[in-house]
Amino acid sequence: KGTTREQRALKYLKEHARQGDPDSVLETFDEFCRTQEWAMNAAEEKGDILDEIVRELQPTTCLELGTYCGYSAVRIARNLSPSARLITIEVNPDYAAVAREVVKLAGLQDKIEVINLDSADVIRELKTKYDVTKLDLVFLDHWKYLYIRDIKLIEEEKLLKKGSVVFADNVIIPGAPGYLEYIRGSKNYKSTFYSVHFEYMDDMKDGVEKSVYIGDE
Ligand SMILES: Nc1ncnc2c1ncn2CCCCCNC(=O)c1cc(-c2ccc(F)cc2)cc(O)c1O
Ligand SMILES: [Mg+2]
Repeated sequence: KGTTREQRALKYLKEHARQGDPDSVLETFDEFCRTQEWAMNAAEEKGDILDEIVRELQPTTCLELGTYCGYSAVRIARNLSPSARLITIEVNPDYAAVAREVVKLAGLQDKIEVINLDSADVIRELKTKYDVTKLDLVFLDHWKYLYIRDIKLIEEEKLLKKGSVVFADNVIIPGAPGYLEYIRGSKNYKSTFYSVHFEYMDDMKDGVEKSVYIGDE
């Protein structure tokens, strides 16, 4: 019975990272991806931009779509203020299970809630079931063809306010053409494209898109 890549990554983190130290968990995960096995973490240049956004915005309520192993959830939460929190949604039960362990290893279980459901089902219940009024930061990193469905749902639910930031990974590889066309064509957002290296690959380029909501509340 073989293990999955995600289980091997978790094992490596448990053996090499310092319990309760988010920075150590991220550094160790990066080391694993550079030396053992590649994994689809929003790391390196992508992570640096994410850090910058969180430090500048100081968001209170964050939503991440596509947790995977929890790398970006830890990256976001380590820079959050004491009362701030991150809700991260992962439809894949195996990924969600690993992510919960990674979040615990980082000591961030009080700031991060990992939900193992489909993003659309959770977005519709954020106000009623998850006690959310507005989202200050949204990070899109799940299936690329779903970015446009979910940003439209988030707008429909009136979850954004002036200044809310929507940050999207992989707009070049694998690509999210429909999303880019939508968000760049919308008068409710001011978007900026950043050309970055693909995670852990020095000879591949990807792109991330930062969009600030300027529309009506
Ligand atoms: N409706 C929902 N709600 C929540 N989670 C949900 C969902 N629906 C699905 N998921 C679960 C996420 C599935 C993974 C999404 N990420 C990706 O697919 C992804 C892939 C690459 C990649 C690129 C080139 C390659 F050659 C190989 C891999 C890089 C990345 O940075 C990525 O983020
Ligand atoms: Mg990604």
